[in-house]
Amino acid sequence: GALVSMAGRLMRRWCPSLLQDLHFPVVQLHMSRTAMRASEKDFENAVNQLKLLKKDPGNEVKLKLYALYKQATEGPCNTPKPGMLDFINKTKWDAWSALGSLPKETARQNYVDLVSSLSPSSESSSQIKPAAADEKLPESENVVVTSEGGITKIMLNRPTKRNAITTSMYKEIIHALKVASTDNSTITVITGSGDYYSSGNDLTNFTAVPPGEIEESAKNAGILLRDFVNSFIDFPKPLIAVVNGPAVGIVVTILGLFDVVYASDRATFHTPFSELGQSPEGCSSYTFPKIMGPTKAAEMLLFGKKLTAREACAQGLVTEVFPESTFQKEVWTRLKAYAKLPPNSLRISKELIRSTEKEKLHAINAEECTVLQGRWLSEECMSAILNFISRKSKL
Ligand SMILES: CCCCCC/C=C/C(=O)SCCNC(=O)CCNC(=O)[C@H](O)C(C)(C)COP(=O)(O)OP(=O)(O)OC[C@H]1O[C@@H](n2cnc3c(N)ncnc32)[C@H](O)[C@@H]1OP(=O)(O)O
Repeated sequence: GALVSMAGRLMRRWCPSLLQDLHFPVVQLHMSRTAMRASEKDFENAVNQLKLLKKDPGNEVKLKLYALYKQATEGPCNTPKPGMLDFINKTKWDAWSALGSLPKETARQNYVDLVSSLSPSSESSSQIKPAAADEKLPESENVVVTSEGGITKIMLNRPTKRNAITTSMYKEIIHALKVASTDNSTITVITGSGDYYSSGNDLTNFTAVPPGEIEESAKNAGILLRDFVNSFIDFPKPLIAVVNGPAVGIVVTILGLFDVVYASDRATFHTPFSELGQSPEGCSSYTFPKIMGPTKAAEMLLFGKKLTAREACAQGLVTEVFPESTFQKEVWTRLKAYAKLPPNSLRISKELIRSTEKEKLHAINAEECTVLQGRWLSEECMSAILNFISRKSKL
């Protein structure tokens, strides 16, 4: 078995032309109409979009697309395994079969995501599009990006609103990460300005929606959130959070996708989803139980238990806690040293550590966003947000 799989890998590496039948039109011919449901239009668009790609995405990606397509249209692989000498069909079968029982809808979503990541500038079915690295975004004061000494720093800079993240800030962060992934920096750091790291999602994101557009707006917010979290899942260089103060909601949940988290002893970590009538995001429904065990994760994600920096460190969410008085000096001295390490080695090591989880994280992210989309339309969520806006309650 190992020998055959090694042979398959070698074939993929050295004989790419043998995999030519993984090309797009074949995929499209097999499209089953009955399999199309909720996001069938997106999926169909993605299949068509693929045909317009100018650049061959390579066999690895085509194999992934093939597997996702089969899973999305036919469900889990239950066809007989091709013989060991039928390398091409066996490679395809292996890729499909590796998706296990991934739900059809998630496979469809992942397929759409993958296609859209291949052609950022082409037509997409989503209303809110992720910003491409070469797309010029307006200068922003709320997300300040600087790059120096091998470190790209993305600073949330809206201190009067406790660095709450607006819709345009999500897009700016996606854009900043995209640029940072290919700039000449070695590591990337996210931090906050002022006393707060961030108070999470700006709750007014949900309030300026014209009547009759609530569902559409929830759908768009779900797409934006998915793109936002995906940009953390896929970030290829070491990603470090410098948590300078209290952190709430989405900025806490995505910490499980960072490589290192340094916190001031003034920082706290709070995910008040139940109080807000919402549900976990940022892949925390998977990463938190994995990092801290299911019962500690439940206290945070279900009951909104706020952790001190030291508690978060004891539970593995935070790498190290520093006294507030020396926090900035100690952390940046350390980061400057890390940024001198060989960048390719860091990138390759990160890939080794993270790659086995990526597919799973994308699936979890898609699922969490779908669930949240439903929560945003719930009465529980709407009244919690109205309470915050009208200052009847403060968390
Ligand atoms: C595309 C959509 C994706 C959605 C992703 C899902 C994400 C989920 C989450 O992130 S859930 C978490 C949401 N965040 C909160 O619930 C925090 C709400 N804020 C607070 O509880 C408090 O403001 C505080 C504890 C963070 C700070 O308290 P305090 O120090 O007393 O300051 P103020 O409350 O007076 O706040 C100062 C100023 O900032 C405004 N503000 C603070 N946080 C938010 C926020 N999250 N959204 C909007 N605005 C916020 C607050 O209204 C004050 O404004 P004002 O001075 O009154 O104009």
